[in-house]
Amino acid sequence: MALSGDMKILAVALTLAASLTPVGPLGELTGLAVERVRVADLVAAAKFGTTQPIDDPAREQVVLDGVRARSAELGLDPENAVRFFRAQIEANKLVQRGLHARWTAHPEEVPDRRPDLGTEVRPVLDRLTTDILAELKDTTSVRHPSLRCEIHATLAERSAVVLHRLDRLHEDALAEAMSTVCS
Ligand SMILES: C=C(O[C@@H]1C=C(C(=O)O)C=C[C@H]1O)C(=O)O
Repeated sequence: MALSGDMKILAVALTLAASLTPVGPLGELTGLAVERVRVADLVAAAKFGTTQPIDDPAREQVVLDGVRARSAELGLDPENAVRFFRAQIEANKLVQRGLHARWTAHPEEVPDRRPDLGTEVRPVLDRLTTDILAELKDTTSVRHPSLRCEIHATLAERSAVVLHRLDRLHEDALAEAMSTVCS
């Protein structure tokens, strides 16, 4: 089907928006936090209708132990990095709980396919851990507790919501994920 002129412009705008990074020095980090809260949809789909609980303290410990060890190697403050990742984990669980509630109320919205948590989903989160740690390193000088940092964080977050057209659940999760960024 041929697209009308307006539709073509819309298609180009959407393609551009999808490839854009949230604004400012915290843009890349915020973009990675967005990716992580989006992967939570896959985690939720992997667990929904199974006995696998949303909260998995053993897996969280593995993630946080890895963060602590690699922060030290990178010259990052391990406790600061762990605090940031605890927020990523809370954000992820917020999305999982929200989607499970939604799918329980609206079974017709349950995804058709259940991804495999161990082989398909956690490896994506592990890759994001590496990328987020590198960004934490790159943004160390911006992330001191200051009004400047809070302004950059707000701008990056607001632009991410628009660029990625986040719904309310993912917007709330992103706010949680970024809650400790200036510290
Ligand atoms: C993502 C998962 O669900 C929860 C969130 C985690 C995370 O964000 O890294 C880790 C463990 C779980 O408490 C998972 O089980 O892998």
